[in-house]
Amino acid sequence: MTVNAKTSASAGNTWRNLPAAQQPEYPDTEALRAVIADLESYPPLVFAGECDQLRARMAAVAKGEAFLLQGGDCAEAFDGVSADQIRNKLKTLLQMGAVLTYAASVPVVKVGRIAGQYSKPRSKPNETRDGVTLPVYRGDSVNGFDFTPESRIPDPERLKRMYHASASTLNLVRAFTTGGYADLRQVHAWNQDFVRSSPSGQRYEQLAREIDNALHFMHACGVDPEEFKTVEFFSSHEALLLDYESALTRVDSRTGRLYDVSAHMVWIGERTRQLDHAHIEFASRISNPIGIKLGPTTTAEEALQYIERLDPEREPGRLTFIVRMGADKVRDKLPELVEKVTASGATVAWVTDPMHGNTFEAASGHKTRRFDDVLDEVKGFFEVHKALGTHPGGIHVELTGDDVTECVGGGDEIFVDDLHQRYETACDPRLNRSQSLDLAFLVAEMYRDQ
Ligand SMILES: O=C[C@H](O)[C@H](O)COP(=O)(O)O
Ligand SMILES: C=C(OP(=O)(O)O)C(=O)O
Repeated sequence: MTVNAKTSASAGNTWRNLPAAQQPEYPDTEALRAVIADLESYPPLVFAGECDQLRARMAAVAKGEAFLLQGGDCAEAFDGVSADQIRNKLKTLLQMGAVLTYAASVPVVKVGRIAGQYSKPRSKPNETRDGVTLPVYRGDSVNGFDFTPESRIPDPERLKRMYHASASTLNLVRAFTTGGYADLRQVHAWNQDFVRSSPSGQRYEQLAREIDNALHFMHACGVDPEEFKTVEFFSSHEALLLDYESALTRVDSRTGRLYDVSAHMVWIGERTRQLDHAHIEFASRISNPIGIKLGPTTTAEEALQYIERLDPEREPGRLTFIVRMGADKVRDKLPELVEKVTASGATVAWVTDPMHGNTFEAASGHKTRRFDDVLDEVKGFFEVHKALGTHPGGIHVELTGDDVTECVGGGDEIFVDDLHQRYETACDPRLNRSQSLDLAFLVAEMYRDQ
């Protein structure tokens, strides 16, 4: 792919004429312009051809032939760019992928919320602590987490740090996924530090033994073991900061089309999905696979308009609806959307995000989620699709490979009183490794029963 920054600067910038929600207010716009110019000169983080490959995989999801596992941090942090943290996250996703592939017998498309998930939309512009009010933290790409006036000022230089942090992360992810670490024959090794201490680890170990036997059987039948050596893994994040995303939007020399080369897939969040606003306009210009978060207020008419705007050629794999309604609403609200979209003839991928509609504040003040609510939303999502004869295409979850205490419940139960022990998220509560594996086993069962 040849990079033509000049063309991209004009064609990927039509959003600038429209209102854009959740954008930082930079005090120094000259500095912002200089940063954008630098970013425009940087090399792509992913190739257009890889985005097309993911679109083909997502087409299989949309057609009911594969399942999407999309997961990772709520908010990546610059100081989280370490080999251990990246490996732990990847390991968790690989384990979940193995569980889903084997136990549900379905090809799993693996996409990380990783290598770019540095920006957060927020409910309120400010935060007050002990009578002091400051601008809210909007992710490491915008301002600092520390509660001081200096730290909370949006700094455009952080966009360059976001690029470099994404590049380092993606480099390591590519090394892990193609260099032997993700080899399916390592299925036990991913669990080594975990197996004795957790019920889900023990359950996983049993499944890993079965996978081992299956691999030996296939080997004996003549299947080349090298085929299991690498794993396909894609990156994704919310396309929130349009200055950053459009600076990384380039013309693909093969096709002349624009791609946002900051990630293979990007999604538009619940707070920025207004049809006549900048984010949808931006997404309509790029050719990556696109996700749209659909909250409980989404109407069927809106869903149809997203299809019209973002997938006018009705290309399976282009558009994924990531439904995040809440466990108490999904059974009421989702059927009409699925019915009308299906009746329109469009083939979109339907994916459940069982996290964002189920957040509450514990008495301790921690933002948390109950594992049972997460599970119930997934169940509701599967029930709706079963009743309508459509395909529950995947899950989108906030998780970490670390042993945090941010969501309550799970097989290795975290109680509300435990939340303070390892509450490390910079924004929303994530499933820890044990809860993530629990979820994968339960989703695999639901998929099999479907
Ligand atoms: O991750 C999603 C949003 O950024 C988050 O839910 C908003 O959180 P807030 O309500 O604390 O701003
Ligand atoms: C902000 C997010 O979700 P939503 O837009 O669905 O609230 C997110 O996934 O990080």
